[in-house]
Amino acid sequence: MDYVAVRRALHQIPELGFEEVETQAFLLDQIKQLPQERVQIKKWKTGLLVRVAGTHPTKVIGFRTDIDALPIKENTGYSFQSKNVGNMHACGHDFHMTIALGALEDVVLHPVKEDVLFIFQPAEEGPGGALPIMASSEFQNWKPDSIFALHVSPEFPAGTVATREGILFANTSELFIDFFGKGGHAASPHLTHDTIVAASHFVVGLQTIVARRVNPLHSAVLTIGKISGGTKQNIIAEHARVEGTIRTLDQETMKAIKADIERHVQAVETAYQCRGEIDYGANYYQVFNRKEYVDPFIQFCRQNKYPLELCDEGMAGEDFGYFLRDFPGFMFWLGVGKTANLHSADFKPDEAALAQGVKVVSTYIREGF
Ligand SMILES: CC(=O)N[C@@H](CCC[C@H](N)C(=O)O)C(=O)O
Repeated sequence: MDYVAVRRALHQIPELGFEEVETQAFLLDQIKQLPQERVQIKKWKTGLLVRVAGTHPTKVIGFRTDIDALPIKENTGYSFQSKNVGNMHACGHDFHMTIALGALEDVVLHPVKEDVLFIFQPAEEGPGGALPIMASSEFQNWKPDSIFALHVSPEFPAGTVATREGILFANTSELFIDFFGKGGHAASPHLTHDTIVAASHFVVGLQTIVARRVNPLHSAVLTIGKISGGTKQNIIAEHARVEGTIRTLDQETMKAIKADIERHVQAVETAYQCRGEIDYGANYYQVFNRKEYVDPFIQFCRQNKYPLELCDEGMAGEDFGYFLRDFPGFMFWLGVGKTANLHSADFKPDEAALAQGVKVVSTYIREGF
């Protein structure tokens, strides 16, 4: 398989969560080109479950990749940039899928002892595909005994594995707040209850939660990524919407922040005579690498002299945390060299990491479990 060509083809067809129709068709086409004797495929919504029979199986090893993209207008200047203008693989899921396909090809062409389940999971960026795919009968009938996954990172040199024992990705909660007030003429604010002003004060007030309410020793992030409201510059808006995300390294801090947000909404309702509605959207469970499962992988990387860094925890989220809550396994970062950050329009990961990713994943499937 030409990993670079596959990655570039996937890069051109980014699709949002649960809309990965072209992506699913592309993945199926790639998988169907392999010898099929050992391969079984099940579709689940826009995702896929692919089981490869082992030679003398005693268990099932799982490898999960996410397949969705982000609503970002690409600015990479690539000759192979997104054909779905407005969507982009800016979180590296084109890399993740290519590495999964490469490892799948490896275990099909060079059979391994155990059965291997490749999970091509939709909607990691939201609303979250992990929980529903785990609950599906397709997955339940093929449940793995252990599972692992990777995520690309521009923080590490291309091909470097970075991981740690303990928490790797944060607990996350989406945050959507709608303010409803009374619209009217821009010249008569006293006859209205302006939701733009209410939302603005709310966003500024929120900044005190992490700064003043959270124990400085308990990390947290509260980011507002989008504000919308109003219809025209000379009409006072009867509706404004604030959208963001909460990140913490423990569940207690998440609960405390939500309680504080609710107090801020109540305060704004009182002060600005608006009504606020909170929706916490998708919540992701932390990615936690238990020592007994990640340590053997760290040792394996050392023995094989794969570039390895023991990294810090981070505030990104990953719904793979749900798999690790319920199954033995671990997750790691795969360096893609210095480039713009994940979720940036000019994210350009180093394709040299693809072959190394395939090598690490397929060799660990073969020798590590
Ligand atoms: C690796 C990464 O960037 N993951 C996403 C996960 C999205 C979580 C959810 N939709 C939210 O925004 O809270 C991230 O933003 O960390």
